[in-house]
Amino acid sequence: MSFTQDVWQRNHALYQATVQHPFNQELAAGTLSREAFIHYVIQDAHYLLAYGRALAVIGAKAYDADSVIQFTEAAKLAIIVERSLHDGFMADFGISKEDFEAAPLSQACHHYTSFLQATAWAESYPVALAAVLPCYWVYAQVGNDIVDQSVANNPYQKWVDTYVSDEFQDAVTKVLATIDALAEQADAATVEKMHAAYTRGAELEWVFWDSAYRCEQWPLLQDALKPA
Ligand SMILES: Cc1ncc(CN)c(N)n1
Repeated sequence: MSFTQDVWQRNHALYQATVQHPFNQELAAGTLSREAFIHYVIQDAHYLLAYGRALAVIGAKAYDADSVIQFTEAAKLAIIVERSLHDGFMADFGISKEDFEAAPLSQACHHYTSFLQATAWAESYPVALAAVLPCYWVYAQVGNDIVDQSVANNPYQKWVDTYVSDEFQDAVTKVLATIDALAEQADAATVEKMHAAYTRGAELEWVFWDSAYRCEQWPLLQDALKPA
């Protein structure tokens, strides 16, 4: 069994919980609250910069010239393509540059981006790639699984279209092939680390959507410090 077949099976329940999360179901139905979507778009714009940086580090660690190109290009595209999606949503949903700049990373976004960057810098190329695989694959699958549910005049249609696009789906297919080839050459301990990195990344995808759905805010430290 290939690494990607195995990792998908091991994380099947987590994927089901992700695609069934009310954020994704309501996004498909067009009923997701504006507030939750705005929270998501702002946090995702923060996320993309860190994700792009992680991909650039993975590109630097890649073993051959084609893979260096694959991941450094991906770093560039993650920022350019998805940022333009966010810029469109920011304009459509009335999010100003100031709103974005004033919004700190949520706890979920901070946790996820710190995990990606720490793994990209500290771990081997195969393990770092496994950590970013959910960023590709979970989005591609969620897009595929909800596209048929998407209602007419869905305010979130552009989001769905981006992740079911041939461009995004092809990039995912290439990453799956790259990681399977790496896993075939890796020793057992590395493959288990790849599994652990994938699962943590996939869990953090769920956490990220859940945090946006709840419009998560940092607890106010000054409140916590107030005498009872
Ligand atoms: C949190 C998150 N994960 C993945 C993707 C898709 N690259 C994204 N835009 N945002």
